[in-house]
Amino acid sequence: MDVVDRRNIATTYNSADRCLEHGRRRHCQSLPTDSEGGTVSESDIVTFGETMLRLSPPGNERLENADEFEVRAAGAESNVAIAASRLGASATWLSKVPETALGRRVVGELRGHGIETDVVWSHRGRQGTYYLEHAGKPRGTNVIYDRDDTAISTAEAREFDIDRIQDAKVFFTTGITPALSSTLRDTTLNLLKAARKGGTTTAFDFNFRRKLWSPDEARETLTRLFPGIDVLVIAARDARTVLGFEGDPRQLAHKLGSQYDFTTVVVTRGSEGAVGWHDSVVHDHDAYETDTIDPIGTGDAFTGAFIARRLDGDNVPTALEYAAATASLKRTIPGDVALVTADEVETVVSEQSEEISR
Ligand SMILES: O=C(O)C(=O)C[C@H](O)[C@H](O)COP(=O)(O)O
Repeated sequence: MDVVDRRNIATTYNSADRCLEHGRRRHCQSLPTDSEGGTVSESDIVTFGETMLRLSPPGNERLENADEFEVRAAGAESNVAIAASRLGASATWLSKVPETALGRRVVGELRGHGIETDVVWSHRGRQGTYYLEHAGKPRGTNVIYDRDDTAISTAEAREFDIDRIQDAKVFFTTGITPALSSTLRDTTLNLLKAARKGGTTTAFDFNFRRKLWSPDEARETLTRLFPGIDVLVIAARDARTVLGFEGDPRQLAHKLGSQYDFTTVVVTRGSEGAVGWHDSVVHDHDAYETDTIDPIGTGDAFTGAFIARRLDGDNVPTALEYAAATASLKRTIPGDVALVTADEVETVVSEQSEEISR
């Protein structure tokens, strides 16, 4: 049986079931408290999605020949939460995780990165993993997913604390989540709707993953979510290959912004930076130069930083600048997660980075 159990995850709800039944917390008889009896903190940003265990051979060893793996927690939505928190936003990651050593490993690692976790522990379903083989051209870095029959694939909106989402300033998820199961397609839609209903800004990274579904399936599902999204982040290549839009990134941002009801559209263009559409104006920012150690998680670092800076009151061009700086720093760090400091980001923005700092 799946249970909502927050006992060992920082917070516990005295009357969780009743709260869930009745929806908004104002219908609950007691306020949620943490294990020390304090009030549950509201987060600036709440994210929802799967976090996998990432297994990668050290260096450039091939998977088929690997004797050992480096193990790290990795998932778009937790990566975004961590990047946002590194830039000063308070962040919570929501998910459904198997009550196993692997599930506990993921949650423990994320908490170690300073974000709050609010997890439905499940006695059914697996912990997703992915195998990563780093390589340069002409092979390129390769990912093998093992995420069938996971605990999160059965997650329904009613299992989560909707108050947390409605009390946050931003709710964030990605196009990866609805790719994982038909249940998660409904859940993603319902959580976005609930966020909107509570006045929470919704942000979404399109994040098309060809190894999870086809462009046609993705287009059909994700465009259905668009009316519930305020801030869309999308790679230029996904706007072209999945949505069938044409033009340069500025034109793509403008077309997406005017065709749908987004308040902000950010189109990322890899090593060439990103453009942001807001109030019918398009702004662009180049990527910063970087020596790449690990490219995975660059997009998530960018998005987390963009959201954090917007929450802090930056306009779109300034938020793009900090997002690009955070993304460039991420590429120098092994693992999915942008373990950067706000000072390092400032240094990149003011273009004072040095090869050796002493
Ligand atoms: O692929 C998935 O399904 C994941 O959730 C984990 C990925 O490692 C991150 O999403 C990284 O994505 P980028 O920031 O675009 O490099």
